[in-house]
Amino acid sequence: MSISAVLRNSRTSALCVLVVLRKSVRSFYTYKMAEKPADYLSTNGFESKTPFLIGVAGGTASGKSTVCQRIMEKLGQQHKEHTERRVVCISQDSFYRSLTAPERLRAERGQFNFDHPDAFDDKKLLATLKDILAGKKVEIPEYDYISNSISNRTNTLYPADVVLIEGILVFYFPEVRDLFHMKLFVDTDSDTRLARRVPRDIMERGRDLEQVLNQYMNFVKPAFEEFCLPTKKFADVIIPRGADNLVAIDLIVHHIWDIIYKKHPPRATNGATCNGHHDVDEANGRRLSGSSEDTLSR
Ligand SMILES: Nc1ncnc2c1ncn2[C@@H]1O[C@H](COP(=O)(O)OP(=O)(O)O)[C@@H](O)[C@H]1O
Ligand SMILES: O=c1ccn([C@@H]2O[C@H](COP(=O)(O)O)[C@@H](O)[C@H]2O)c(=O)[nH]1
Repeated sequence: MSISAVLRNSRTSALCVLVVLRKSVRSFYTYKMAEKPADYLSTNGFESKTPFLIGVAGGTASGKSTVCQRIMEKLGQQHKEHTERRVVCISQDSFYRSLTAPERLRAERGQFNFDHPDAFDDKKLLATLKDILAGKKVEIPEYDYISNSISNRTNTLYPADVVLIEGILVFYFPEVRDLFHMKLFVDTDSDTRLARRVPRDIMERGRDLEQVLNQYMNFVKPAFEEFCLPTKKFADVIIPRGADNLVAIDLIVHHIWDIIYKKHPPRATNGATCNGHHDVDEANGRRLSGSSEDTLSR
């Protein structure tokens, strides 16, 4: 049975995702950390100043951004000041490369392939992710889908415990892929994705129906099959139905929260027991208010 089929059953899925999560962290200990000197490691298996980097891939309009938003909401991060956030999210779209003049003309006519790996500046993406992993503050450009180019505006990404990066091809480039401590693939069927992409591109990205359908048939669909779908095999966790899959999202949230908890162990004062989770989990209430062992060993 495929992992997707298993995930459809919510009871089994709880166990299944937990097993995969545990395996993913275990393999992270073994493969990534084996190469590093012992004093580089913290007790929980990754260097304490290094953020836990999570890649979120999937086809266009599969719900990658929505899944990331749900994770941020459940961790109570959405309304925090940017400087205060422990979990942050960026998009691979911020790393589209600048187009040449002839390419710009083709893009205006809907004849440029934004779904091909060559459309991205993978070197810049790699360098930025390395800076993030080194605990540096970085500037992330905003992408403008109307002008098909990086805008002048940037958002400052402050060092955080967990960094999510979502995009159609985040698992495509091997050097980028190898940086992720955890890889999620949002698996939503293509009819649903097209049905979501059409209104989104018309309402938010300044397109008309004909442009959206032509681009989809000429570039988006073939490139998904050739470049994005084959990267599903690299995922540690596959999330069928995207943001509708509350069980998978909850399990991922628990895992992330566990990572934060281990990086910032609770400080018990006056002999009192402290579960240490309140500041991270304003939004998720009781479910995340137990200790990490309580939530993950169940
Ligand atoms: N589970 C869902 N149910 C209904 N609409 C959704 C769902 N997930 C995403 N959408 C909508 O579909 C569109 C694409 O979702 P988004 O998360 O931006 O996808 P992606 O980041 O993969 O391109 C958005 O308009 C979003 O609001
Ligand atoms: O100028 C552009 C840049 C990108 N696109 C399309 O965007 C999607 C990727 O974004 P998702 O949020 O994952 O859908 C990709 O399929 C490109 O076709 C664009 O149309 N124009």
